This record gives sequence, structure tokens and C-alpha cells, in this order.
Amino acid sequence: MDTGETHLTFLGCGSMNEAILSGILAGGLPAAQVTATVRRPERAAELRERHGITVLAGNDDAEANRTAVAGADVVIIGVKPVGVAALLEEISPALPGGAVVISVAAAVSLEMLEAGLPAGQPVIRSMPNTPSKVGRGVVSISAGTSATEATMALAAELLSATGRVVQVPEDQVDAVSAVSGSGPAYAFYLAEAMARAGVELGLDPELSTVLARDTVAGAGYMLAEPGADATALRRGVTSPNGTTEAAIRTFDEQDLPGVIARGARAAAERAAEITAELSAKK
Ligand SMILES: NC(=O)C1=CN([C@@H]2O[C@H](COP(=O)(O)OP(=O)(O)OC[C@H]3O[C@@H](n4cnc5c(N)ncnc54)[C@H](O)[C@@H]3O)[C@@H](O)[C@H]2O)C=CC1
Ligand SMILES: O=C(O)[C@@H]1CCC=N1
Repeated sequence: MDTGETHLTFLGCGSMNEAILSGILAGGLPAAQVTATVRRPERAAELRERHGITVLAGNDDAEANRTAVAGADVVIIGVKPVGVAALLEEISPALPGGAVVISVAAAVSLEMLEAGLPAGQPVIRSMPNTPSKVGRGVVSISAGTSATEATMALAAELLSATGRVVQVPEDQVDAVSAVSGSGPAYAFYLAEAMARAGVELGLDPELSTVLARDTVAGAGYMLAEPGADATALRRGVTSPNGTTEAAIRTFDEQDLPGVIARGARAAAERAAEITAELSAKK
């Protein structure tokens, strides 16, 4: 599948869609083939300046969104879950029949997406993460009823510029979201906590922040090497009866793995709750 001629439109371009956009442009898709819509003119100017793409903004979002989808082959929806239904209604009259609609919105089901679009529109539900910005994302894709193998191949090829692409059944998306969608925040949270721990141990706050940040980033680099295994890498740091062992023993005694599992469960449950809230609104 050749994505060379693909015209791509981002509807809503905040933190997640800009990360995807950055990855895809770095992967070589010409900026001239990319359009985005945003609400605020200042944000539009910032995106034009940073990426050289066409950005439509204005008080009348509906018009901007309809104009932006008119010539699109692929449309990536990146507004908050609560805004998706209204957006679908706005764009439906202007959407080319063959355009592939990819939604990255958490908790918005394929059923909801398909119900808001013309019958037969190829639709994909996706769960990306922000490391897409540097080509190190993980993104899941799940096929709607009219998404063919060719549709999925096109989406996979486009998104592969942002990192790893995995195809999952839709009933796993909330779990994917709890691990990799939200996961970068867990890693940043770890870096924040490590920095605070260093300060408690007497380090200068600036130094402690640098140590924590570079350590989490360095560990991430090691994990990104082919065949890397987190357990083996951890063991490589943990000398028998040494300092790391003392730390890990404390983490285990405090059931840190259980805390992380409960956090991930809360994320997945919140996704299901949002899905129910959105369905109740219809
Ligand atoms: N931030 C993340 O790490 C991830 C976010 N997501 C999903 O991505 C979506 C966006 O999240 P964020 O980027 O974090 O939010 P955000 O608030 O940074 O971005 C949303 C953008 O859409 C714009 N917008 C809203 N309604 C619009 C409309 N009708 N027309 C044009 N633009 C409109 C907003 O002005 C804003 O710039 C959400 O549905 C979220 O569930 C999914 C995976 C990870
Ligand atoms: O926090 C959220 O709802 C979104 C979905 C996954 C990451 N961010």
C-alpha cells in the first residue's frame, strides 16, 4: 500500500494529534498533504509555524472541519471523547465516501463512530500514545465493520511512522489504553517521584530532576533495543545483597506492582464508564 499520495486531515490538533502529526511528517509525508483544524487562531498559527501544514481555524469550527475533510483520504479525529459525536455530525455531509476515519478518542466505541457516520464509511478505532511524537509510540488499531484489510494496511503504514502498530480486537482497547495509552504518564510520574526522593536524600532539586529524568530516559533507550527484556535489564542492575536489592525489596513489601495494577484497572474502568456516559447522552 502506497501512502505517498495520501491526503491526511487531523480534526482537533492538541497534544495527541500533534504527536501523531509530528511522527508522520518526520516519516516523510509531505506537509503539503496534511491539513489540521483547531479552535483557536493562535494555536493554528503555532501549528503552521512549527509544521508547515495547512491549518483551518475559526469561530465556526463546523465549516473548518467540513472544508478540511472534503479532499481527505484519511481523517484522524483527535478531539476529547465528549466532542466526537457532534464532530461526526458536522463532517458527515462533506466526507468523501472512501475516506478512512480513524478515531483516537478513548472510550468512543466503533458502534458510536459508525452510528455517527454515513453507512459503509471505513472506520478504525485507535489508541496511540504521545511518544509517537519522536517515532517511539505504540498505537493499536481495531477495524470497524467496513474497514477492509486494505484499509487496515493503509492505516498501519501511515501510523508506522509514529512507532509500533498493533491490531487488537475492540474489546481490548480499554486495556491497551490502561497500559500504553496512559502509560507514558506513569513513566513521567516515576521520574517525578524519583526526583522528589533525591531531594529528600539531600540532593539539590535541579540536580535530582536531571538525574531522575535522564535515568528514566536512559532506561527507556535500553528497553527500546531489539530483544530487550525488562526483567533481565533490572537484574543487571541488582547486585546480590546490594543497594538496588534493598530498594526493590521495599517496593515488593509495599506491593508496588499491585498498586500499578490497581491504577491500570482504574484507567480501564474509567474508559468503560466514559463509554457508558456517552451512550446515555445519545
Ligand atoms: N493525550 C494522550 O496521551 C492521549 C489522548 N488520546 C485521545 O486523544 C484525544 C485528544 O486528547 P488530547 O490531545 O490530550 O486533548 P487536547 O485537549 O490536547 O486536544 C484536543 C484538541 O481538539 C480541539 N478541538 C476540540 N473540538 C474541536 C472541534 N470541534 N473542531 C476542531 N478542533 C477541536 C481542541 O481545541 C484541542 O486543541 C482524546 O479523545 C483522548 O482520549 C488517546 C491516547 C493518548
Ligand atoms: O487520559 C486520557 O483519557 C487519555 C486516554 C489515554 C491517555 N490519555
